[in-house]
Amino acid sequence: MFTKIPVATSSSPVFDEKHLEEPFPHSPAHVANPVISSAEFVLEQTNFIKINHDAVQNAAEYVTLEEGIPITDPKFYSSETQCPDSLIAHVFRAAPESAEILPLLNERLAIMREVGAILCSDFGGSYLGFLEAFQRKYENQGTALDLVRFVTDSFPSFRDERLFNGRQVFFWKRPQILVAETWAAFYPESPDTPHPIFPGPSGPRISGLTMFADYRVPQILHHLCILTYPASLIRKLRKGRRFEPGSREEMSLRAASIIAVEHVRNEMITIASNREVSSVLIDFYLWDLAKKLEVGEDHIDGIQTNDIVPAHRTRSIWY
Ligand SMILES: Nc1nc2c(c(CN[C@H]3C=C[C@H](O)[C@@H]3O)cn2[C@@H]2O[C@H](COP(=O)(O)O)[C@@H](O)[C@H]2O)c(=O)[nH]1
Repeated sequence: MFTKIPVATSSSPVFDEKHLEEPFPHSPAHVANPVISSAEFVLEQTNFIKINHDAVQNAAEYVTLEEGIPITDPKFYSSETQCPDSLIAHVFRAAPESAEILPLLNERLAIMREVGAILCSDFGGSYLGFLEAFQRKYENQGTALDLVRFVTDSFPSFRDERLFNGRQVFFWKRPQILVAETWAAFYPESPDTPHPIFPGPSGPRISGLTMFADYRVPQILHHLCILTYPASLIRKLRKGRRFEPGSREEMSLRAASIIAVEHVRNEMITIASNREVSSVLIDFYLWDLAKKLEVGEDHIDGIQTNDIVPAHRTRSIWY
């Protein structure tokens, strides 16, 4: 609740000696500042602009979350006493305009606890500590793919892999996008400067990664006629049918996206006379393009396209 800031008057308890000895919720410096009482007086006298106390409370909560709750600190979010489930649920509560609460909250809680605990026990409590451990392990010679393996070896919740028709298959969407975003975030300004995370002689070798198989890139690959969907799939997508993680449709959509982007990459290498082309950059490009098409900021000219069908709907922790 919004609490009125106490105004210093001769009858105010603020300057009472006995109150001065007690902890007081408001800073006496504010109370002593005549600007506050002047502003209150002017506000009351003018009776013109109003203060919305509900919005004050919302803004205060927002600032508290932004500044007061260290929700990105593994030491904090791994601790159920310092950071109970209810606090995490509060941080990730639905926005007022949202019709839906955050899905998979329990799964997300379990992942935050596990990742946080591993970062704290094995890597000094931070992602930086994890990157330093990677550099020590590989004596600064590690590549992007080595870092992806280090992620999946260290964190069970990143093991986006399953048995399919008797064979272990790997998609590694989150481990690969984590490494690709790290690579992009620390990309050196000058081509002569080694990449700080992958400073070895072979560099990051980012082209060793695939695209990140989730839902938006298959949608645009189909729009670009690179993927052909059976009519039954198009019907299900249009109806908004859910696909279970690991279902035939979902596995096929993810696998087709990975291989299609590899084909585009190989074609680009041929056209660009063997210059290095990475599936990561093709993914980034397609993902941004899909977002722009969605809001009408871009359109595709000069090549054949399919009508855009909705992206597939799969509830999972792997995207
Ligand atoms: N395949 C693929 N999936 C991507 C991205 C990105 C953003 N990448 C940035 C980096 C360089 C580019 O220029 C992009 O600006 C997000 N996502 C996924 O979408 C989901 C929603 O995410 P958001 O809206 O952020 O909350 C989430 O599962 C997230 O992992 C991408 O590039 N490729």
